[in-house]
Amino acid sequence: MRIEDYAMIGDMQSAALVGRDGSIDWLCLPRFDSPACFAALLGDERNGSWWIGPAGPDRRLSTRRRYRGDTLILETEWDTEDGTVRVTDFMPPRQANPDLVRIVECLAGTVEMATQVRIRFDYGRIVPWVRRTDGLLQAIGGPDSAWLMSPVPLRGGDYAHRATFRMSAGDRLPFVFTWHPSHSPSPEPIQPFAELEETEAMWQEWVGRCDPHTEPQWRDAVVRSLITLKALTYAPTGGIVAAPTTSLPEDLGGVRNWDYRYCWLRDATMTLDALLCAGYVDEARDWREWLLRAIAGRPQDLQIMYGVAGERRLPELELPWLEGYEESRPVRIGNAAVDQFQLDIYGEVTNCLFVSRASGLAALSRTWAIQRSLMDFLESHWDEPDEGIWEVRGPRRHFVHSKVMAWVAADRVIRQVSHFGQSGPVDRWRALRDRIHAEVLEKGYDPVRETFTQSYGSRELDAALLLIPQTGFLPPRDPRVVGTVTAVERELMEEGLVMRYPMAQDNSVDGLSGGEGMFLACSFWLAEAQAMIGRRRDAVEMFERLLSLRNDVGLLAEEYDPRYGRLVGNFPQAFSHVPLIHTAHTLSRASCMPRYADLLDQAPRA
Ligand SMILES: OC[C@H]1O[C@H](O[C@H]2O[C@H](CO)[C@@H](O)[C@H](O)[C@H]2O)[C@H](O)[C@@H](O)[C@@H]1O
Repeated sequence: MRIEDYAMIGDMQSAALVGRDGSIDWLCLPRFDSPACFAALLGDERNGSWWIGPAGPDRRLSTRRRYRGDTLILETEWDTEDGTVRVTDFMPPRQANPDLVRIVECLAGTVEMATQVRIRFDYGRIVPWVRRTDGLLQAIGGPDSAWLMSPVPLRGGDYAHRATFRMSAGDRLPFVFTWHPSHSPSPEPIQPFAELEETEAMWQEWVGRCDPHTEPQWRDAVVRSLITLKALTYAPTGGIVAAPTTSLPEDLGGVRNWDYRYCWLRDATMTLDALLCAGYVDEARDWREWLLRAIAGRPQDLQIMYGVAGERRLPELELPWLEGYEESRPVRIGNAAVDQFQLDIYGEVTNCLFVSRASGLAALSRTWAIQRSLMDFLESHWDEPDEGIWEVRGPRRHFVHSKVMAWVAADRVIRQVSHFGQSGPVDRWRALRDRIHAEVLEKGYDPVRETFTQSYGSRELDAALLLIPQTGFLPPRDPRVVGTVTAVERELMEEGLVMRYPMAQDNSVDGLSGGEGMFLACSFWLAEAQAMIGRRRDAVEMFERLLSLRNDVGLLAEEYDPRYGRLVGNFPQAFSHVPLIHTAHTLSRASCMPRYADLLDQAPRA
């Protein structure tokens, strides 16, 4: 199944991927980063999956699916020669245990339906002990237990459980899958139909609070992206994961397979910025609390990513029993980038805290204390090479984007002083800000080619440079910004999309073998930069092209590979949906100024 053939359902603690064929091929419980109990996505059905659909594939005529209105409730419908059926999939907001509900409904005619379930704990490795009683399947394996309440009798055989059942128009049958720790008492049964109503009401209420600030033709794309970002937040802590999957390949059949079920400071701050644009301040408050807990301690111990509850150790391991999505090996869990030095996060965190404050979030003395200690650290480390926004696994470099973001860190704490009356060594910070600015212009800009470069002294370009006009480092229409946009268009575009950086033959920059698709955020950044430099028509064209790459339910993966015409990389990916929201927002404003320019003007003064 192609990546775009999946849709996501979730309960803001974990998420499942449901295939267009009615098969749930990915589900980690109880958290986003827990071992999967359905892992067919990265292997085959023997690694765990749960399928429901019309029996007899030869009798199926067509399939369609959609989210029910502005919710995360998925409806898949099949027309068959005998009638029409619908499966409604959702995960109710978490109560005592995680539940996944599938309601099968016959809309017309009489249809023979079938289901097959294989529960495999520990990422598809453990075949559990299974007990069957009336209407109930109980699976146990190590720490995990799962219950499947089935309205039809399931038969066991060949390490799977199956049923076929006939439904007539008007029939509705609910299946409920519930996970719980194997040592704890049996879960209380839930009321699936009541849960459906409550889940729908919850999403409608959440979306009802949003102000998408966008032109009507982009409203649905923006709202779907906002729902997707909300689904990637881990409700108990306020942490935000980059994606609910691991190891969906950036290069089909290749080695660029990473685990994204963690909270990157970069991805999360960008996500919050997008949520704040739509008026969601509560999420920013929760994330700020998460941040304060996660990074508590010495500034030199700051990490670029954490677990959803702020865990620090995320060791990268390979799972050799999984053959990988379309044989893209290795399948990895954990992420070795956790130990990298990435300078840009200092700018992203201080910017996010500034924007949150400017959006009405109350001041907290602890937040300011943390920013001051981050600045103390930055003052003596900003001039060191780092791994940069792309988390390269090659040698550290003086990445220009990283230095610009160090400038952002200094700029935003200075603004916290001037706008909100915070106190700090502002003269020292001003001197630092000026020094970084001068150094970037001297060492990171190529006056002959009229472009900023990937790193000091390099001839390469980097799509992250397209973020410069959003930061305020230079005005959007400065010739050096305009020249960079033109150079990126000239050197980093292929098939109408932007690549992150050129793939060197020797992989000297990222240190990895193989190529990759087009990292979608980069093309959104180009559209936004084009808008800001006054090329609205080009920006709209690029934006519309990107919207056309979403799958049928409005979701984007990390990348798109024009060689195959397919989405690639982890899915759905916050880093792609965030700039979709930002670009729609920028294009919908009368004047395409950087977001922060508006915010600064509107910010309440101390
Ligand atoms: O390119 C190698 C790196 O790829 C991953 O990083 C990418 O995803 C992150 C999460 O969305 C994002 O913050 C980063 O900018 C991207 O480059 C992977 O997580 C890294 O381990 C890997 O080194």
